[in-house]
Amino acid sequence: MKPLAIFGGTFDPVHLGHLSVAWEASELLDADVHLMPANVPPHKPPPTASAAQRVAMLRAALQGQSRLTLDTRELEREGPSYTIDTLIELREEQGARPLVLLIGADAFANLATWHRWRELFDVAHIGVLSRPGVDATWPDALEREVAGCRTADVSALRGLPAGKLIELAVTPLEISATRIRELLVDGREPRYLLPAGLFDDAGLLSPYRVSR
Ligand SMILES: Nc1ncnc2c1ncn2[C@@H]1O[C@H](COP(=O)(O)OP(=O)(O)OP(=O)(O)O)[C@@H](O)[C@H]1O
Ligand SMILES: O=C(O)c1ccc[n+]([C@@H]2O[C@H](COP(=O)([O-])O)[C@@H](O)[C@H]2O)c1
Repeated sequence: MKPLAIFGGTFDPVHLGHLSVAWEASELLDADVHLMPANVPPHKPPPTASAAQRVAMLRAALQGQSRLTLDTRELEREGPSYTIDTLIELREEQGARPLVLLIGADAFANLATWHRWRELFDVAHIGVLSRPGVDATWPDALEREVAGCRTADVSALRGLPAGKLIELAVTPLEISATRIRELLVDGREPRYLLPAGLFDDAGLLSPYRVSR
């Protein structure tokens, strides 16, 4: 069965790194990919842009293609956007369909700090996306815990609803939302780090600019 992959993030703002790795994961897994903005990111300071502003940027970014879809379900929940709650809800909706949680290598290295993290494997597979500047080795304790789930075989994910861990080698793009926010505060226009649609409406990037 064609897997459904979920790519959660703060998306403050969504950038070409996010879109490129999500697109390649969709190709590698032959999966539909849903981009899912967190309402309240559990491990980050509050985002600069509001949830509504981040969603408006995602909508503009995703125009003109149908492989990547926006899923705003986490915005309907108050409190920290714990991934386990979202995946349990998705599992109820999707029956036995394979679910793959996509996580960048930097975020994955901290998986053992996530809320009820061991239970994530009961409801989904995890796909770890390579990211430049991030060590390919994981903390020992995490490595030991996930050793039994690892596979290099994409087809292993298609035959099971959950429980496997796969590393996805995607084209390295050293782009981060932090860097983009810094450039925008400096009055710069990071045109080729962001999707073109974000420049079509002058208001979309205004949360990051400072008036001088
Ligand atoms: N360039 C990239 N390559 C691979 N994965 C990425 C890249 N940018 C972000 N990700 C992954 O996308 C998910 C959402 O990331 P997030 O929205 O926090 O963006 P970010 O660029 O890491 O933000 P910030 O710089 O504010 O921390 C995370 O799993 C993160 O690891
Ligand atoms: O569930 C958790 O405890 C948890 C802890 C940290 C991050 N997450 C999720 O991981 C995704 C990426 O987070 P971030 O902070 O790198 O944007 C996003 O969907 C977050 O909700 C989830």
